[in-house]
Amino acid sequence: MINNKTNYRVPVLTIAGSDSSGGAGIQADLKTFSALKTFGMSVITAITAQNTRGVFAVEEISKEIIKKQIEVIFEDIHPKALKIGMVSSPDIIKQIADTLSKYEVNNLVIDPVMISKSGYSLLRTEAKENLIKYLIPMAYIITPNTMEAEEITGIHIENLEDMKEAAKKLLELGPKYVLVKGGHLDGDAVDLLMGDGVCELFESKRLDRKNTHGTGCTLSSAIVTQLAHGYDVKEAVGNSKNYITKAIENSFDIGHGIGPVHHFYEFDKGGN
Ligand SMILES: Nc1ncnc2c1ncn2[C@@H]1O[C@H](COP(=O)(O)OP(=O)(O)O)[C@@H](O)[C@H]1O
Ligand SMILES: Cc1ncc(COP(=O)(O)OP(=O)(O)O)c(N)n1
Repeated sequence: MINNKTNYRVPVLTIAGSDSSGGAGIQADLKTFSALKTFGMSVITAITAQNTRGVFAVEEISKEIIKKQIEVIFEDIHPKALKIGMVSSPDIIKQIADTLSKYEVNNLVIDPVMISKSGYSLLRTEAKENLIKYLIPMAYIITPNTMEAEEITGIHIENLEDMKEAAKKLLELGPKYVLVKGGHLDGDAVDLLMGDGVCELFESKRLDRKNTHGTGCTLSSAIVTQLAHGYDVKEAVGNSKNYITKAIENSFDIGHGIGPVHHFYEFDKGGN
């Protein structure tokens, strides 16, 4: 389905928070990395006590150990692509930016995670400034949903024209590309990719599914894998949109709230 460039040794990294229920955060990222045939690594920034009903507590990891995790990974297994998800505090953000700046960072995908579907704030209010100042300018592509794009740009988003206006403003912050995800608007699920001469829509029918926990994490991780496999940005986003659409189509009930999307593990009898 997604590609045939099978090389399970392609190293990719997620810098994000842990979701104890396994549907979003680090856990969704690693499942996506494996499903899309890459070697996933992780730097954990925060632990959330979370299930399908919501987020109940968050404990941030110390910035010293976050720094150390990044250093030891980059000095041993240089990731071909990486993502940043939940980063929660101004200090953590600054630490990540400073530490990454010591290395050659390729294909950085930033999912500016702010609020979970259940309404819990995963980014402290005072952290937004550092996210904009230090991390977003380092990104190859950022993947905000419409609420996150509104929060960063101040532009109210109700339709595609608003998404375009917000995308232009987001590009002024320094990333090479912006993918504004339209998952929270009415009608079809339309995402807008903009940057470097590209302005393209990625569309799918809106699927009537309850279980959409972790859609944003899954999409951004899929993009990481496709960039790592050598696809250009349009192919990477297109393949990843196909992946998330199938993952939502096959999402399932587990727990009592909003369940997870499904990652397509296939038993591979041979290969490398
Ligand atoms: N009900 C749905 N049907 C089809 N695609 C969806 C649906 N909800 C979200 N998507 C897609 O899932 C991806 C993640 O989007 P979104 O849910 O908006 O992100 P986030 O989890 O960050 O809020 C996007 O490609 C979006 O278009
Ligand atoms: C630890 C952690 N990180 C990110 C999220 C948000 O994930 P997302 O993919 O946007 O999915 P929803 O939570 O909005 O369903 C999270 N919940 N936890």
